[in-house]
Amino acid sequence: MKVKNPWHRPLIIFIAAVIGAGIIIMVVIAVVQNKPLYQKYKYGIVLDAGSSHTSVYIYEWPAEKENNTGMVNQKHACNVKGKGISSYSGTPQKAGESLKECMDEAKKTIPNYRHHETPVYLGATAGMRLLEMENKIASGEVLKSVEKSLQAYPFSYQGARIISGQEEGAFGWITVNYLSENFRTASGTVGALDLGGASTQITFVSEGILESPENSIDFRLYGNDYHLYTHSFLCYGKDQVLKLSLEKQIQSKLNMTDNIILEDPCFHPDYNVIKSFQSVFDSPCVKKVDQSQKENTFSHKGTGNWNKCQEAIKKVFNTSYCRFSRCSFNDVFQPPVEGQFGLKQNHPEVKEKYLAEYCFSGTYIITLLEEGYGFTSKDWKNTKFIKNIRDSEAGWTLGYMLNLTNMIPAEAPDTPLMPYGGYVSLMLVLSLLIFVFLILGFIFFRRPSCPAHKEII
Ligand SMILES: Nc1ccn([C@@H]2O[C@H](COP(=O)(O)OP(=O)(O)OP(=O)(O)O)[C@@H](O)[C@H]2O)c(=O)n1
Ligand SMILES: [Ca+2]
Repeated sequence: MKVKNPWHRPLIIFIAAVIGAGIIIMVVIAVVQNKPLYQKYKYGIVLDAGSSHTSVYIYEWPAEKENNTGMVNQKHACNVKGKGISSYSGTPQKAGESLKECMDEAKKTIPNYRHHETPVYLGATAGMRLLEMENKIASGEVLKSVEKSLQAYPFSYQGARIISGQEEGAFGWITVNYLSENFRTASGTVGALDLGGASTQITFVSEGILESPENSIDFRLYGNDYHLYTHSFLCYGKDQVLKLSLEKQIQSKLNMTDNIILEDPCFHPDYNVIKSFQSVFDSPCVKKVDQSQKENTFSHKGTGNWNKCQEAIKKVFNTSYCRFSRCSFNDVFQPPVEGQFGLKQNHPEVKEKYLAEYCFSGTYIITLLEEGYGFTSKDWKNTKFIKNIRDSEAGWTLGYMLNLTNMIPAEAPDTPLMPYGGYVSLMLVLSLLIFVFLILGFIFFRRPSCPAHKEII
């Protein structure tokens, strides 16, 4: 006779109910956990007041992940119309006014409720360094003017200052390596090269002994120590080197009585422009010309000859003297270049002025790398010309902000074994399994003897 086990039905229903409830709970948790969250962002603004122009960068990062590497992105960039702020030395109030359009754009781009907590920094580079050398009062006036303009906005103003060449190099290096997420991985770092209008920077990790303390900078980032070599060559940006090179050519022709005609191999053969002496001699980078010559002009004619152009450009690097065991040029210590490099380069829409100077720029870049910094054909393979990394510009501004907001901790934060969602799901599955096994065990060991058995006894 077949006897039904009274335990079976309700128990099976109970176990099925528990498993069913478990599955439902898991699905609900998974859905809630993975629902797209309304991400809250924080913002920061950095103005790069370069020698040739000013750019306003807006950065954003998830509010709750401030100290995670690679979290800050460039949200928006605005190029200020006109020249760099140092060009307003004669009319300083215009320096502040020039920022208005881009700062109004920043106000629109950043949500209102974040305005008051959004820091704004302005860092001025080589153009202002040169103006400060030439006329400290004028550079002070220009800085006051941009300060006044920035303070009129609802953001949290954090200062406008001239940053040092060492800072410019180091923060450029931090930007490139932060965006490439090199600080937390074992992949190593890349060196950073930046060619501006008035200065150029080279920065890389060096294993060797750095013979000049002013070129050495140490960082501890995410638990790793970095020993950097950095140098910024004031006057070796593209615009100033062009002045240097023209000055050298003009000086050799100054004793001529006729109009000076400069035949320049670095410009294309159709190029023929009358230029003022003032446009060349208006900079502390070039030797002063006699006051009586200031009003003079010269014809700048292109002849387009790469070899001759390189010969002329080589003359701006002084390699005849070195106090150290080795130098790049102009008596500046530099260890041999090491590792991979990223060179920040502009390549947006081309203005006519830029186009005319491209032969010169291209030849200068190659000559600077090979003759100046000592790159060889082997190093070329390891050099990339970059403008953006993951939609963020590879300049010094991001590194500057990360440093001032303490967003790169010295020590790597301890990370949990697995993400929170994974941990909760795993615990749930394991709890369910234990529960089911407990029930099964209970059934197995506490099973009452079956009634059919009793009858036989
Ligand atoms: N499309 C472009 C944009 C810029 N330039 C030139 O490239 C040089 C460097 O520009 P940039 O990096 O913007 O220089 P700044 O930041 O203004 O100068 P610095 O960093 O020295 O202060 C300048 O001579 C500029 O005239 C160019 O040839 N083509
Ligand atoms: Ca620059």
